[in-house]
Amino acid sequence: MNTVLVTGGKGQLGIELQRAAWPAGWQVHAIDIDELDLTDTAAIAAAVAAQPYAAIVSGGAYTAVDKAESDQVTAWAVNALAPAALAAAAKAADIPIVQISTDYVFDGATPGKRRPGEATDPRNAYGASKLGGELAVRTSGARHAIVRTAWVVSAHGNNFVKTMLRLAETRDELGVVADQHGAPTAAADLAAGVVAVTVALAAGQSSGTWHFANAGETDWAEFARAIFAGSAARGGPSAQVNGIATAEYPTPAARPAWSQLDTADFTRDFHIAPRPWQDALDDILDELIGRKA
Ligand SMILES: NC(=O)C1=CN([C@@H]2O[C@H](COP(=O)(O)OP(=O)(O)OC[C@H]3O[C@@H](n4cnc5c(N)ncnc54)[C@H](OP(=O)(O)O)[C@@H]3O)[C@@H](O)[C@H]2O)C=CC1
Ligand SMILES: Cc1cn([C@H]2C[C@H](O)[C@@H](COP(=O)(O)OP(=O)(O)O[C@H]3O[C@@H](C)C(=O)[C@@H](O)[C@H]3O)O2)c(=O)[nH]c1=O
Ligand SMILES: [Mg+2]
Repeated sequence: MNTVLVTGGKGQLGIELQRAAWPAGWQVHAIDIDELDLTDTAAIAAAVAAQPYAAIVSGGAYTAVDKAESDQVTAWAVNALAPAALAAAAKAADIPIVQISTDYVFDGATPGKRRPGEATDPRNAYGASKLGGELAVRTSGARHAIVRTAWVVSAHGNNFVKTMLRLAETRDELGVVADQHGAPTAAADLAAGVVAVTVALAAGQSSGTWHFANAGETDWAEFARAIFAGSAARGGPSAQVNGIATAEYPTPAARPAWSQLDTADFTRDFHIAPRPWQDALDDILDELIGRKA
């Protein structure tokens, strides 16, 4: 049996990796902070050495983007040092590692889809710490894949879909930024992609960096309107969305204006063409609220 060690097991991706269809002969051992604190690098080495894993998926992360601005040391510990320790342990065990990263490694200052090889220049502490993790994995000597994704949503954990539905329970109108552009990504779709990457790496796929996001593009305000249209059609909560400028929604962390990721290399190498984000959103709303009447 090929067992994959997954960190961030209670997070959005970790949950979907446990529900995902792995090929016969593959299983997931998902762990979270209760079993392994990623700020404890010695414990990471011991955890990887504890049993003969076939691969590691490094999905655990400090994902509170605004909080990271005032807690940079913890963000770097979880997002950079932990991947460094996981990659060193992967190298020692001669197994591949899949590091999950983010659109926030780019400055996103200009429109257009970012390709994996483009220059990075994070605008916030979360993005900087995630880039630190990428660099550590890339230079570790372990066979690796860095998979950058964006705007991850699901029926579980903390994400924009759940935040919007929660706010609509008590508010009739919401101001949502209309000048940050990207594509939402269902954690389930990302998980299917990560399965393909992990199996390919184990079969000899060479190291590299790829982008995975659902197809299409939107902005947060338009995404919120789609969430509420889908929710209302299912008898769930909705609110009116007023598109606002980023300057009208001040946050501790700066965020990129243009976050679209170019997934062409992913499709070429792993033979998965991401579906439109609207279809992925439908599945999430079906799970959260129920099917349309
Ligand atoms: N969510 C998004 O929009 C995006 C995410 N990504 C990346 O994708 C990956 C998966 O993200 P997602 O599933 O959404 O993230 P989540 O925040 O849902 O899950 C991350 C998990 O890591 C855990 N974790 C945090 N700190 C530690 C620690 N010290 N020790 C052990 N575990 C810890 C979290 O626990 P707890 O909840 O208790 O903190 C959580 O269960 C991450 O690498 C993230 O950076 C990339 C782009 C977009
Ligand atoms: C709740 C709310 C948010 N917003 C804005 C803030 C922000 O610019 C945008 C999205 O809010 P979020 O809190 O989901 O944003 P954020 O946590 O920055 O989302 C990011 O998370 C990390 C982990 C990633 O890697 C990124 O890909 C991205 O998904 O919407 C509003 O304009 N109005 C609101 O009422
Ligand atoms: Mg968030």
